[in-house]
Amino acid sequence: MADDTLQSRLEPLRQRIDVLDTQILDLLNQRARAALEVGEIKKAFDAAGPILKPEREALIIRRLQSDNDGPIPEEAVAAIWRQVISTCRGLESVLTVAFLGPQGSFSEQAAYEHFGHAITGLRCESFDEVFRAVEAGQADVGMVPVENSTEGAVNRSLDLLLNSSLKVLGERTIRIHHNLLTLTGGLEGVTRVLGHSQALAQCQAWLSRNHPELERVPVASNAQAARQASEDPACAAIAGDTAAAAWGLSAVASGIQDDPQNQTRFVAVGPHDAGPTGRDKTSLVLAVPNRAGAVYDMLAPLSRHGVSMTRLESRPARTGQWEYYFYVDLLGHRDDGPVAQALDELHQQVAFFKVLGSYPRQ
Ligand SMILES: O=C(O)C(=O)C[C@]1(C(=O)O)C=C[C@@H](O)C=C1
Repeated sequence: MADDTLQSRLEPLRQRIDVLDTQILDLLNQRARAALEVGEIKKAFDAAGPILKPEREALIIRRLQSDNDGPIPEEAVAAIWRQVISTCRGLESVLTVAFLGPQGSFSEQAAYEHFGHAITGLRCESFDEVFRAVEAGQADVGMVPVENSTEGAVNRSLDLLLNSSLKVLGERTIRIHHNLLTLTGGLEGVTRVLGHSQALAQCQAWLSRNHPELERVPVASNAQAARQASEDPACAAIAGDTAAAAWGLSAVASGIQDDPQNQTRFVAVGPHDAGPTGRDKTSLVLAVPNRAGAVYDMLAPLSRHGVSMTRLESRPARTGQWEYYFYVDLLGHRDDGPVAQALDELHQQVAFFKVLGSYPRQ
Protein backbone atom coordinates (compact mmCIF):
# COMPACT_ATOMS: atom_id res chain seq x y z
CA MET A 1 0.00 0.00 0.00
CA ALA A 2 1.27 3.46 -0.82
CA ASP A 3 2.46 5.63 2.06
CA ASP A 4 -0.21 8.27 1.49
CA THR A 5 -2.96 5.60 1.56
CA LEU A 6 -1.69 4.38 4.96
CA GLN A 7 -1.51 7.98 6.12
CA SER A 8 -5.09 8.63 5.01
CA ARG A 9 -6.25 5.62 7.07
CA LEU A 10 -4.35 6.74 10.17
CA GLU A 11 -5.75 10.25 10.29
CA PRO A 12 -9.45 9.40 10.89
CA LEU A 13 -8.50 6.75 13.47
CA ARG A 14 -6.46 9.29 15.41
CA GLN A 15 -9.31 11.77 15.21
CA ARG A 16 -11.58 9.06 16.61
CA ILE A 17 -9.14 8.42 19.47
CA ASP A 18 -9.12 12.16 20.24
CA VAL A 19 -12.93 12.27 20.37
CA LEU A 20 -13.04 9.15 22.57
CA ASP A 21 -10.40 10.57 24.93
CA THR A 22 -12.46 13.73 25.34
CA GLN A 23 -15.52 11.62 26.13
CA ILE A 24 -13.55 9.45 28.58
CA LEU A 25 -12.24 12.57 30.32
CA ASP A 26 -15.73 14.00 30.58
CA LEU A 27 -17.02 10.71 32.00
CA LEU A 28 -14.12 10.52 34.47
CA ASN A 29 -14.93 14.02 35.69
CA GLN A 30 -18.60 13.06 36.06
CA ARG A 31 -17.47 10.04 38.05
CA ALA A 32 -15.20 12.20 40.22
CA ARG A 33 -18.08 14.61 40.96
CA ALA A 34 -20.32 11.68 41.95
CA ALA A 35 -17.56 10.33 44.23
CA LEU A 36 -17.17 13.79 45.82
CA GLU A 37 -20.89 13.79 46.60
CA VAL A 38 -20.63 10.28 48.06
CA GLY A 39 -17.78 11.63 50.19
CA GLU A 40 -19.95 14.52 51.46
CA ILE A 41 -22.73 12.11 52.38
CA LYS A 42 -20.33 9.77 54.16
CA LYS A 43 -18.88 12.69 56.13
CA ALA A 44 -22.38 13.97 57.05
CA PHE A 45 -23.23 10.47 58.24
CA ASP A 46 -20.05 9.96 60.26
CA ALA A 47 -17.48 12.75 60.22
CA ALA A 48 -14.78 10.55 61.77
CA GLY A 49 -15.64 7.48 59.66
CA PRO A 50 -13.36 6.14 56.95
CA ILE A 51 -13.55 7.36 53.35
CA LEU A 52 -11.92 4.13 52.22
CA LYS A 53 -14.41 1.34 51.46
CA PRO A 54 -12.30 -1.67 50.45
CA GLU A 55 -15.35 -3.85 49.72
CA ARG A 56 -16.86 -1.28 47.34
CA GLU A 57 -13.53 -0.84 45.51
CA ALA A 58 -13.13 -4.62 45.09
CA LEU A 59 -16.72 -5.02 43.83
CA ILE A 60 -16.34 -2.24 41.25
CA ILE A 61 -13.19 -3.80 39.81
CA ARG A 62 -14.56 -7.36 39.79
CA ARG A 63 -17.78 -6.28 38.07
CA LEU A 64 -15.87 -4.46 35.33
CA GLN A 65 -13.52 -7.40 34.86
CA SER A 66 -16.43 -9.75 34.37
CA ASP A 67 -18.26 -7.31 32.03
CA ASN A 68 -15.10 -6.74 30.02
CA ASP A 69 -15.27 -7.95 26.39
CA GLY A 70 -11.65 -7.05 25.62
CA PRO A 71 -9.27 -6.51 23.97
CA ILE A 72 -8.12 -4.81 27.20
CA PRO A 73 -6.85 -7.68 29.45
CA GLU A 74 -8.49 -8.22 32.85
CA GLU A 75 -5.33 -7.31 34.73
CA ALA A 76 -5.18 -3.99 32.88
CA VAL A 77 -8.85 -3.29 33.69
CA ALA A 78 -7.99 -3.75 37.36
CA ALA A 79 -4.86 -1.56 37.11
CA ILE A 80 -6.71 1.25 35.29
CA TRP A 81 -9.66 1.30 37.67
CA ARG A 82 -7.45 1.15 40.72
CA GLN A 83 -6.00 4.47 39.54
CA VAL A 84 -9.42 5.90 38.68
CA ILE A 85 -10.81 4.96 42.09
CA SER A 86 -7.63 6.17 43.80
CA THR A 87 -8.01 9.56 42.09
CA CYS A 88 -11.68 9.86 43.07
CA ARG A 89 -10.91 8.74 46.63
CA GLY A 90 -8.06 11.25 46.75
CA LEU A 91 -10.48 14.06 45.85
CA GLU A 92 -12.72 13.01 48.74
CA SER A 93 -9.76 12.80 51.13
CA VAL A 94 -6.17 11.76 50.52
CA LEU A 95 -5.38 8.40 52.09
CA THR A 96 -2.13 8.36 54.11
CA VAL A 97 -0.45 4.97 53.91
CA ALA A 98 2.38 3.99 56.27
CA PHE A 99 4.99 1.49 55.11
CA LEU A 100 8.55 0.42 55.81
CA GLY A 101 11.53 1.92 54.13
CA PRO A 102 13.00 4.86 52.31
CA GLN A 103 12.12 5.36 48.65
CA GLY A 104 11.87 2.22 46.56
CA SER A 105 10.94 -0.44 49.12
CA PHE A 106 8.76 -3.40 48.18
CA SER A 107 6.31 -2.21 50.85
CA GLU A 108 6.00 1.08 48.98
CA GLN A 109 5.42 -0.80 45.73
CA ALA A 110 2.71 -2.91 47.41
CA ALA A 111 1.07 0.22 48.88
CA TYR A 112 0.87 1.98 45.50
CA GLU A 113 -0.27 -1.18 43.68
CA HIS A 114 -3.00 -1.69 46.23
CA PHE A 115 -4.28 1.85 46.84
CA GLY A 116 -3.29 3.54 43.55
CA HIS A 117 -1.14 6.61 43.05
CA ALA A 118 -3.35 9.23 44.74
CA ILE A 119 -2.08 8.52 48.26
CA THR A 120 0.41 10.10 50.60
CA GLY A 121 3.13 7.69 51.68
CA LEU A 122 4.38 7.82 55.27
CA ARG A 123 7.83 6.24 55.39
CA CYS A 124 8.61 4.34 58.58
CA GLU A 125 11.80 2.79 59.94
CA SER A 126 10.27 -0.42 61.26
CA PHE A 127 7.09 -2.47 61.15
CA ASP A 128 6.46 -1.37 64.75
CA GLU A 129 6.48 2.23 63.60
CA VAL A 130 4.01 1.41 60.81
CA PHE A 131 1.55 0.03 63.37
CA ARG A 132 2.17 2.92 65.78
CA ALA A 133 1.57 5.51 63.03
CA VAL A 134 -1.81 4.01 62.14
CA GLU A 135 -2.82 3.47 65.77
CA ALA A 136 -1.97 7.11 66.53
CA GLY A 137 -3.98 8.34 63.53
CA GLN A 138 -0.91 9.75 61.72
CA ALA A 139 -1.73 7.39 58.84
CA ASP A 140 -5.11 6.00 57.75
CA VAL A 141 -3.73 2.57 56.89
CA GLY A 142 -0.46 0.64 56.91
CA MET A 143 1.01 -1.92 54.54
CA VAL A 144 3.19 -4.71 55.99
CA PRO A 145 4.54 -7.99 54.60
CA VAL A 146 3.24 -11.14 56.29
CA GLU A 147 4.70 -14.00 54.27
CA ASN A 148 7.23 -14.72 51.58
CA SER A 149 7.09 -17.73 49.27
CA THR A 150 10.75 -18.60 49.98
CA GLU A 151 11.28 -17.50 53.57
CA GLY A 152 7.84 -18.08 55.10
CA ALA A 153 6.31 -15.86 57.76
CA VAL A 154 7.45 -12.32 58.52
CA ASN A 155 7.42 -12.89 62.25
CA ARG A 156 7.51 -9.29 63.46
CA SER A 157 4.38 -8.47 61.43
CA LEU A 158 2.58 -11.49 62.88
CA ASP A 159 3.49 -10.48 66.45
CA LEU A 160 2.31 -6.92 65.81
CA LEU A 161 -1.01 -8.13 64.35
CA LEU A 162 -1.55 -10.24 67.46
CA ASN A 163 -1.04 -7.34 69.86
CA SER A 164 -2.56 -4.47 67.89
CA SER A 165 -6.16 -3.30 67.70
CA LEU A 166 -5.74 -2.71 63.96
CA LYS A 167 -7.67 -4.88 61.51
CA VAL A 168 -6.60 -6.49 58.26
CA LEU A 169 -8.60 -4.80 55.49
CA GLY A 170 -6.85 -6.00 52.33
CA GLU A 171 -4.13 -8.18 50.83
CA ARG A 172 -1.69 -7.72 47.98
CA THR A 173 0.86 -10.20 46.67
CA ILE A 174 3.73 -8.88 44.60
CA ARG A 175 6.59 -10.54 42.73
CA ILE A 176 9.92 -9.98 44.44
CA HIS A 177 12.77 -9.54 42.03
CA HIS A 178 16.12 -8.88 43.73
CA ASN A 179 19.22 -7.33 42.16
CA LEU A 180 22.79 -7.01 43.37
CA LEU A 181 23.34 -3.27 43.07
CA THR A 182 26.31 -0.93 43.30
CA LEU A 183 27.11 2.64 42.32
CA THR A 184 29.22 1.55 39.35
CA GLY A 185 27.54 -1.70 38.27
CA GLY A 186 30.81 -3.48 39.19
CA LEU A 187 32.26 -4.97 42.37
CA GLU A 188 35.68 -3.36 42.49
CA GLY A 189 36.41 -2.20 46.05
CA VAL A 190 33.14 -3.69 47.32
CA THR A 191 33.54 -5.74 50.51
CA ARG A 192 30.03 -5.92 51.95
CA VAL A 193 26.53 -6.63 50.73
CA LEU A 194 23.64 -5.03 52.61
CA GLY A 195 20.01 -6.10 52.58
CA HIS A 196 17.01 -6.78 54.75
CA SER A 197 17.54 -10.12 56.54
CA GLN A 198 14.66 -11.63 54.51
CA ALA A 199 16.27 -10.52 51.25
CA LEU A 200 19.69 -11.87 52.28
CA ALA A 201 17.99 -15.18 53.09
CA GLN A 202 16.11 -15.20 49.77
CA CYS A 203 19.41 -14.81 47.89
CA GLN A 204 21.70 -16.89 50.12
CA ALA A 205 22.42 -19.72 47.66
CA TRP A 206 23.17 -17.26 44.86
CA LEU A 207 25.49 -15.22 47.12
CA SER A 208 27.32 -18.31 48.38
CA ARG A 209 27.83 -19.57 44.85
CA ASN A 210 28.82 -16.30 43.20
CA HIS A 211 30.15 -13.95 45.87
CA PRO A 212 31.13 -15.81 49.04
CA GLU A 213 33.76 -13.10 49.65
CA LEU A 214 31.16 -10.40 50.35
CA GLU A 215 30.30 -9.94 54.01
CA ARG A 216 26.51 -10.07 54.41
CA VAL A 217 25.14 -7.25 56.56
CA PRO A 218 21.46 -7.15 57.53
CA VAL A 219 19.89 -3.68 57.63
CA ALA A 220 16.36 -2.42 58.36
CA SER A 221 15.12 -2.53 54.75
CA ASN A 222 16.32 -3.14 51.20
CA ALA A 223 15.66 0.48 50.38
CA GLN A 224 17.97 1.50 53.24
CA ALA A 225 20.58 -0.90 51.85
CA ALA A 226 20.24 0.86 48.49
CA ARG A 227 20.60 4.27 50.11
CA GLN A 228 23.76 3.19 51.95
CA ALA A 229 25.20 1.67 48.78
CA SER A 230 24.59 4.97 47.02
CA GLU A 231 26.72 6.71 49.68
CA ASP A 232 29.47 4.14 50.28
CA PRO A 233 31.39 2.57 47.35
CA ALA A 234 32.47 -0.35 49.62
CA CYS A 235 28.84 -1.47 49.89
CA ALA A 236 26.61 -3.38 47.52
CA ALA A 237 22.86 -3.65 48.13
CA ILE A 238 20.23 -6.27 47.50
CA ALA A 239 17.09 -4.49 46.37
CA GLY A 240 14.46 -4.29 43.64
CA ASP A 241 14.25 -2.22 40.47
CA THR A 242 12.37 0.67 42.12
CA ALA A 243 15.08 1.07 44.76
CA ALA A 244 17.80 0.89 42.09
CA ALA A 245 16.14 3.71 40.16
CA ALA A 246 15.42 5.74 43.31
CA TRP A 247 19.06 5.63 44.50
CA GLY A 248 20.85 5.76 41.15
CA LEU A 249 22.38 2.28 41.43
CA SER A 250 23.30 -0.13 38.65
CA ALA A 251 22.85 -3.89 38.61
CA VAL A 252 25.88 -6.16 38.95
CA ALA A 253 23.37 -9.00 38.52
CA SER A 254 19.57 -9.17 38.24
CA GLY A 255 17.05 -11.73 39.41
CA ILE A 256 19.40 -13.16 42.06
CA GLN A 257 16.64 -14.55 44.33
CA ASP A 258 17.03 -18.32 44.75
CA ASP A 259 13.40 -18.90 43.78
CA PRO A 260 12.50 -17.22 40.47
CA GLN A 261 8.81 -17.27 41.51
CA ASN A 262 9.63 -15.43 44.75
CA GLN A 263 6.54 -13.56 45.99
CA THR A 264 5.63 -11.62 49.09
CA ARG A 265 2.14 -11.21 50.46
CA PHE A 266 1.37 -7.90 52.16
CA VAL A 267 -1.65 -6.96 54.21
CA ALA A 268 -3.23 -3.55 54.62
CA VAL A 269 -4.14 -2.72 58.21
CA GLY A 270 -6.34 0.02 59.60
CA PRO A 271 -8.87 0.82 62.30
CA HIS A 272 -11.69 -0.95 60.37
CA ASP A 273 -11.76 -4.09 58.28
CA ALA A 274 -13.91 -4.53 55.14
CA GLY A 275 -17.53 -5.45 54.52
CA PRO A 276 -18.44 -8.65 52.65
CA THR A 277 -18.06 -8.91 48.86
CA GLY A 278 -18.88 -12.59 48.29
CA ARG A 279 -15.20 -13.40 47.68
CA ASP A 280 -13.37 -12.69 50.90
CA LYS A 281 -10.82 -13.98 53.35
CA THR A 282 -10.77 -13.86 57.13
CA SER A 283 -7.56 -13.92 59.19
CA LEU A 284 -7.53 -15.02 62.82
CA VAL A 285 -5.21 -15.99 65.63
CA LEU A 286 -5.99 -18.92 67.93
CA ALA A 287 -4.31 -20.71 70.81
CA VAL A 288 -5.26 -24.13 72.13
CA PRO A 289 -4.39 -25.94 75.36
CA ASN A 290 -1.16 -27.93 75.17
CA ARG A 291 -2.67 -31.43 74.91
CA ALA A 292 -2.87 -34.27 72.38
CA GLY A 293 -5.39 -33.70 69.60
CA ALA A 294 -5.97 -30.03 70.48
CA VAL A 295 -4.93 -28.73 67.06
CA TYR A 296 -7.08 -31.33 65.33
CA ASP A 297 -10.07 -30.32 67.48
CA MET A 298 -9.35 -26.66 66.82
CA LEU A 299 -9.82 -27.14 63.09
CA ALA A 300 -12.89 -29.40 63.29
CA PRO A 301 -15.50 -26.56 63.22
CA LEU A 302 -14.03 -25.32 59.93
CA SER A 303 -14.53 -28.64 58.17
CA ARG A 304 -17.96 -29.12 59.83
CA HIS A 305 -19.16 -25.89 58.20
CA GLY A 306 -17.33 -26.42 54.90
CA VAL A 307 -14.96 -23.49 55.44
CA SER A 308 -11.63 -23.78 53.58
CA MET A 309 -8.39 -22.82 55.22
CA THR A 310 -5.76 -21.20 52.97
CA ARG A 311 -3.00 -20.79 55.54
CA LEU A 312 -1.94 -22.12 58.92
CA GLU A 313 1.13 -20.67 60.60
CA SER A 314 2.33 -21.15 64.16
CA ARG A 315 4.34 -18.81 66.40
CA PRO A 316 5.66 -19.67 69.87
CA ALA A 317 3.52 -18.03 72.57
CA ARG A 318 6.70 -17.30 74.59
CA THR A 319 5.29 -18.83 77.76
CA GLY A 320 8.14 -21.32 77.96
CA GLN A 321 5.52 -24.10 77.87
CA TRP A 322 5.80 -25.08 74.21
CA GLU A 323 2.53 -23.28 73.55
CA TYR A 324 1.76 -21.70 70.21
CA TYR A 325 -0.39 -19.11 68.53
CA PHE A 326 -1.92 -20.34 65.29
CA TYR A 327 -2.48 -17.84 62.50
CA VAL A 328 -5.29 -19.06 60.29
CA ASP A 329 -6.54 -17.61 56.99
CA LEU A 330 -9.84 -18.93 55.74
CA LEU A 331 -12.07 -18.32 52.76
CA GLY A 332 -15.18 -16.26 53.43
CA HIS A 333 -16.17 -13.17 55.43
CA ARG A 334 -16.74 -13.35 59.18
CA ASP A 335 -20.37 -12.29 58.52
CA ASP A 336 -21.01 -15.11 55.99
CA GLY A 337 -23.31 -17.74 57.58
CA PRO A 338 -20.99 -20.80 57.58
CA VAL A 339 -17.92 -18.75 58.59
CA ALA A 340 -19.85 -17.02 61.38
CA GLN A 341 -21.01 -20.40 62.73
CA ALA A 342 -17.56 -21.96 62.50
CA LEU A 343 -16.00 -18.93 64.26
CA ASP A 344 -18.62 -19.12 67.00
CA GLU A 345 -17.80 -22.77 67.69
CA LEU A 346 -14.06 -22.13 67.49
CA HIS A 347 -14.35 -19.24 69.92
CA GLN A 348 -16.01 -21.49 72.51
CA GLN A 349 -13.38 -24.21 72.47
CA VAL A 350 -10.03 -22.42 72.15
CA ALA A 351 -7.92 -20.80 74.85
CA PHE A 352 -7.37 -17.63 72.78
CA PHE A 353 -9.35 -16.24 69.85
CA LYS A 354 -8.89 -13.07 67.85
CA VAL A 355 -10.29 -12.14 64.44
CA LEU A 356 -7.67 -10.01 62.69
CA GLY A 357 -10.12 -8.98 59.99
CA SER A 358 -12.17 -9.90 56.93
CA TYR A 359 -11.24 -8.44 53.56
CA PRO A 360 -11.69 -8.92 49.80
CA ARG A 361 -9.54 -11.65 48.23
CA GLN A 362 -7.01 -10.34 45.76
O1 LIG B 1 -18.43 4.55 47.14
C1 LIG B 1 -17.78 5.24 47.91
O2 LIG B 1 -17.90 5.16 49.14
C2 LIG B 1 -16.81 6.21 47.37
O3 LIG B 1 -16.28 6.99 48.14
C3 LIG B 1 -16.44 6.18 45.93
C4 LIG B 1 -15.20 5.33 45.67
C5 LIG B 1 -15.03 5.29 44.11
O4 LIG B 1 -14.28 6.10 43.58
O5 LIG B 1 -15.73 4.48 43.50
C6 LIG B 1 -14.02 5.95 46.30
C7 LIG B 1 -13.52 5.52 47.52
C8 LIG B 1 -14.07 4.37 48.25
O6 LIG B 1 -13.07 3.60 48.83
C9 LIG B 1 -14.94 3.55 47.40
C10 LIG B 1 -15.40 3.97 46.19
